[in-house]
Amino acid sequence: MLAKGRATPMVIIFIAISFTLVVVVHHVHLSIADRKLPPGPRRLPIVGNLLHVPTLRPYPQFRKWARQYGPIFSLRLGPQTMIVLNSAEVAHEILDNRARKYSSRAPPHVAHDIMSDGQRLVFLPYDKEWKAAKKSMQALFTTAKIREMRRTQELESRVLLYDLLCHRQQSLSADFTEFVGDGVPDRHWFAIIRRYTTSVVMTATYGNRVNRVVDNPHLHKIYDVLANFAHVGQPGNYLADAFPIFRKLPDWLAPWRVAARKMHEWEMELWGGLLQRCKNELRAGKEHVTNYVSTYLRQRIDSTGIEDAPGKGILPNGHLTDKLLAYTAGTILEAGSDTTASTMQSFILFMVTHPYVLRTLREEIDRVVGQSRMPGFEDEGNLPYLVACIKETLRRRPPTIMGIPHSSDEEDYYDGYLIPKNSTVVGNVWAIHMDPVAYPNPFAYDPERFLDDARCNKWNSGPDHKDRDHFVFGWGRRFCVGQNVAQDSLFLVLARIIWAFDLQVPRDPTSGNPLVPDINDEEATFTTGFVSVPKIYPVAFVPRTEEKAKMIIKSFEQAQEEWEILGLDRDQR
Ligand code: HEM
Repeated sequence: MLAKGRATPMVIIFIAISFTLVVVVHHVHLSIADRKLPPGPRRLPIVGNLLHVPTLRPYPQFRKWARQYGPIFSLRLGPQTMIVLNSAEVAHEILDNRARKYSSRAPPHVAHDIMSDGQRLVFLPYDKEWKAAKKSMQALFTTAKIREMRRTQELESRVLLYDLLCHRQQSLSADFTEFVGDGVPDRHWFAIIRRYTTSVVMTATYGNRVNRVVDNPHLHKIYDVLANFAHVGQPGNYLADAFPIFRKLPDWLAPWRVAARKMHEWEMELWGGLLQRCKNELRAGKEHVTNYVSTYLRQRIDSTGIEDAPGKGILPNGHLTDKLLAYTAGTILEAGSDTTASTMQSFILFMVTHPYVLRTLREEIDRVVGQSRMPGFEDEGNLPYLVACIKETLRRRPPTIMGIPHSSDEEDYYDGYLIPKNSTVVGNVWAIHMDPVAYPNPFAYDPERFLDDARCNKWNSGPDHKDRDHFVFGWGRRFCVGQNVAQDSLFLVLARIIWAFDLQVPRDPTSGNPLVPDINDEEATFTTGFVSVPKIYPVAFVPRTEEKAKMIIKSFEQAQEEWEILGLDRDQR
C-alpha cells in the first residue's frame, strides 16, 4: 500500500514531464517547419493561431493581417496549416494557374463528415465523387439552359414586384424596425426576395416552384438548414474539426457527434424528401419543365435500370447514389438561394444609403425603358450604370466574404514559401476587394469606378482573370457554376424594382432625417459568420405611379396563366 501511495505522485510527475517534453518537441519541430511558411502571426504551442482567429467575424482580422504581412500569409489552426491569399495576382497564380493542385477542399469534420455524411458537393474533395456530381450538373448550366431559365426568372420577377406592391409599408411596422437579429419574418420584404431566388433554383433543380411565402415548408427549411450549416461549419466551433485525435472518442464522450448525426437526419428529411417527391412524380407520369433531378433520374434508369440507389457516393458504374444526388441538388438550392438574395438586399441597402446613386440609376432606367413597359433582359446592353451598381454591390459586400476555402493536394512553393500538402487555402475576397490600390477609397460605394469604356456593360466577373472586377464567384476548377444565373436574376429583378418603386425608409420623428443602417458598422448591420450578409432592415416599396401599380397587377395575373401553360403551380396569396 505504502509503495503504491508513493508511486502515484511519481507517475503523475513522469506523465507531466513527458507531456511537457512532447509539447516542447512538437512546438520546436513546428517552429522549424514554420520558418519555410509564408509569414504570419506568432503561434502558441499546440493551438497555433486558433485563439487569434475571431470565430464570429473573422474577415476584419484577416484583412488586418493581409495589410501587415502582404499578399500571402499563413496561420496554424491546431495542426492544420492555413494559407491566405490577399491579392488578385497571387490568388490567380495559385488557384487558377495551379488549379490541378488546389481544387480540393478541407471540409470541417463535424459539418461535412457527420452532419452531411460526407456528401455536400461544395465540400467534396477533388475526387471522382465530385467529378461525377459536377458532370451530372453540366446539362443544367449550358448556355441554352440558362437562356431557358430566363423565362422562369422573367415570370418570377413579376410575382416579386406584385408581392412588394402588396407589402408596401409593412416592414416599417414596429415588429420589423430593429436592425438586429438574423431571423427573417415571413411578412418582411427580405422573405419576398428569398422566395424569388429559391423558386428560380427550385424550378431548375426539381421542376417545382416556391409559390407562396407565408407558411412555406421548404422555403423556411432551406434557410434553416443553411443557417445551421454555417453555424456548425464555423471554424473553431469543434475541437474535433481542428484536432483529429478527438474524432476517435467514443459516442458517450462525443455528444457533438450524436447531435450532428441527428442534424443529418433532419437535413435528409428535406433533401431526401424532395428527391422522394420527385421520384413519386416521375412514377405518376407527371411532366415538368425540364429539371436537373428528374432528367438525371431518367438517364440513370435508362442506362442502368436502377430506380433506387441506396448508400452514398457513386455506384460502380459512376452514377450518383440517391444520397449524393439529393445533396448535389441540395447544394444547388443552398448555393443559389441566399447568395443571390443577400446581394439584392445589399443592393437596396446601398441605394437607400446613397440617394445620389439611386437618382442616377433611376434616370438611366427611365431614359432607356420609359414608363409604359417593364425593363427586360433585352435592355442589358443599354444599362451600364445598373451593371456597375451590381458589380460595386458585389465588391463592397461580397456574400461569401472570405470565399470558400480550397485545399492543396500536393506540397508546393510560391515565391520561396512552402505550401504544405493538405493546407487550407483561402482566397481572401474581403481583403482583395478592400485593397486601396486596386480600388481607390475602397470602403466607399462608388459604381463610377466600373464605368470606364473598357469595363462598361461587361460583367467582368471571371473566370477569365484578365480584367476581373470582383472575385465573389471564386477561382479555378471550383469556380461557381451558377454565375450567369445569378447575374441574370440580379439584373432583371433590380432593374424592375428601381423602375417600379420609390424606396422609402423610416424617418426620425424629431429631425426628419432618414433612419438607415450604417454600412460601416459591421456589428449592427451585417450578420456574423463566413457568409456575412445584411440583417433585416425596413424599407417601404411605394409604386412610383398608379399606372405602374396597375401594370404590376396585370402582369402578375398574366403570369398565372403562363404558369399553367408551363405545368407549374399558380401563386397562392
Ligand atoms: C451572387 C450569387 C452567388 C455567389 C456570390 C456565389 C459564390 C460561389 C462561390 C464563392 C463558390 C465557390 C468557389 C470556389 O470554391 O472558388 C460557389 C460555388 C458554387 N455555386 Fe455559387 N454563387 C452564387 C450564385 C449561385 C447560383 C445562382 C447557383 C445555382 C444556380 C450556384 C451554384 C453553385 C454551386 C453548385 C457551387 C459548387 C461548386 C463546387 O463545389 O464545385 N451559385 N458559388
